[in-house]
Amino acid sequence: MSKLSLNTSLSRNPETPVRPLARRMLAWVLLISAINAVLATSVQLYLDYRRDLADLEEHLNFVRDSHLQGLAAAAWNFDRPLVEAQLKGLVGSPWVAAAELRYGRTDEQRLAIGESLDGKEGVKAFPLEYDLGPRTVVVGQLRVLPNLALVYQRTLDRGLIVVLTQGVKAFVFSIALLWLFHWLVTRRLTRLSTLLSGFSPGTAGLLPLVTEEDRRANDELSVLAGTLEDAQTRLDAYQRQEIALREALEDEVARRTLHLDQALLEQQAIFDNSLTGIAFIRQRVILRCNASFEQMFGYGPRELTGKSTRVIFTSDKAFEQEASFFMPVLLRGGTYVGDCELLRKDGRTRWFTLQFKLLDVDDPEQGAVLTLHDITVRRDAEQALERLARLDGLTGIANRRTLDEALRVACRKASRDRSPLSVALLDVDFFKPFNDHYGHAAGDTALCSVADVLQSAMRRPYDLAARYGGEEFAILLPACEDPAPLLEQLRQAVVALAIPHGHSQASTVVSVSIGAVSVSGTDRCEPGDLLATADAMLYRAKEEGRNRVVCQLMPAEAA
Ligand SMILES: Nc1nc2c(ncn2[C@@H]2O[C@H](COP(=O)(O)OP(=O)(O)OP(=O)(O)O)[C@@H](O)[C@H]2O)c(=O)[nH]1
Repeated sequence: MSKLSLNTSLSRNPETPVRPLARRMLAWVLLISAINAVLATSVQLYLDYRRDLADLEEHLNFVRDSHLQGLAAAAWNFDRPLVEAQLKGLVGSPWVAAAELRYGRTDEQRLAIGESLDGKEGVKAFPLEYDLGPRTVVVGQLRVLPNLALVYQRTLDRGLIVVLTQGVKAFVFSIALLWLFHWLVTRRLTRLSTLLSGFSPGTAGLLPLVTEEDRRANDELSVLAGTLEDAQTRLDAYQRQEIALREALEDEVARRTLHLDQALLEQQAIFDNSLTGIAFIRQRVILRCNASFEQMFGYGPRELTGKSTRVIFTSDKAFEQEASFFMPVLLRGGTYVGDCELLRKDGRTRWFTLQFKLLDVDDPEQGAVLTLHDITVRRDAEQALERLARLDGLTGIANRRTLDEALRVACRKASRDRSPLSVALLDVDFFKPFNDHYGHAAGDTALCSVADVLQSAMRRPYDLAARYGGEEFAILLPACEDPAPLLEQLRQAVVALAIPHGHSQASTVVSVSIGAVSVSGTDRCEPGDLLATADAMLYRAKEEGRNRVVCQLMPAEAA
């Protein structure tokens, strides 16, 4: 029974390590914090830088306002120490990197404090004007190099401080956020995931996915846990239902399989032990047959398997003829039943009733089942009975019933064709005295001998010698216009038997009297008329002394 598993391995590759949500969140928080810090710091530093520049400008203005008068006076008076003292005072300010006083046009006419100003950028120049009252005299020029390095250093220091503080702040904030995220989200998600990984619907109990904390929090994760718990309940119920159904189905399949196995066993037993020969045929080839089938034809086990059905037919013609009989019946969906003479392995033939039926009439390629019953014994018995019914029990030649049938047929043919037909009646002369004197058994023997003579004289297929009754015989000779010669031969043949008859007035041996009639060219040939006429001729033969033949050629109208 398969279990439905919620293991995450079903939905992802277990080889792939889990990327913690918190780490990704930390990366994003750090990125956003960094961008924020860079933007805020840049703005702040830029503002501070501008403010420092403004302070520098303001200080330089202050220098101009506060020192220019004193310097101009010191320069007018050529008070070098005072000028130097004042320039040193200027350079002592952190905002001024260097200062020089030019009092002439040449480079030598200057007094510099600090580094040289030549070629420097940002040098501020102030004219030194000395007020003489009525006029103002320019006594030189004050040149001041602002301390921009200080501005840059202060900006850099501030930047470093801001970066450090922002970084620490972002780090602490991220850690706190991470912990919070873990506590509020990741921890609960992990718990849900761990619980669900052990969920096995339909077999184990339901897992408590909603905790007391979820109920208190009542947040989205609580809703998720509740939803999962509902899904778990439905899935579990569905799985239990499916398991029950599957178990019922398996029971049913097992039960039916058992029945099927039993039925197959029974069918196999029937197949193996049936006295009926059974074979499965496809494309005229024996696919499988039972032992009876093989034995019926004298083959060993499985010797017929794979062979053409032709082997059990006496000839190609018989094979094709039988097929032409049963194929139309089979293709109509019917069962062909017929008697057929089939060939054994040893060359002898036997008679069978065969039944043939397609397994699936809509798909003849599936083949057919052939069942055979050996009817040879029954058929022989029937033929023996038939023979007995048609033959005389004592003499073995045709009996009166056979004679009557043959005479009817012969009369119909003679009437239809206007062909000749002769009928003769024979009577053993003085047979009562023979019986009385020699005994009934000797009489029987004599009758058999006479019958043999008559039978052996019948040469053509439709000639018939029959016992008419008692010691009387009849002979039917179709297509014979004048039977007299043959009948005379018969009479002589009986005499030639030389059966002693001491109480006959006709001869010293057993003899016969024969009356015959012959018709030709008539369309009204009646058995009764012929027999009556033959009997009349027989009577005449007796009247005339017996042991003779009296024959009448009967005109058509008289018959
Ligand atoms: N042994 C024997 N005798 C038979 C059989 N059927 C009839 N008979 C006898 O044949 C005799 C016929 O006698 P009848 O009818 O008087 O004729 P018949 O003695 O031959 O005299 P005719 O015919 O006038 O020459 C009877 O005695 C019958 O018993 C038979 O199957 N076996």
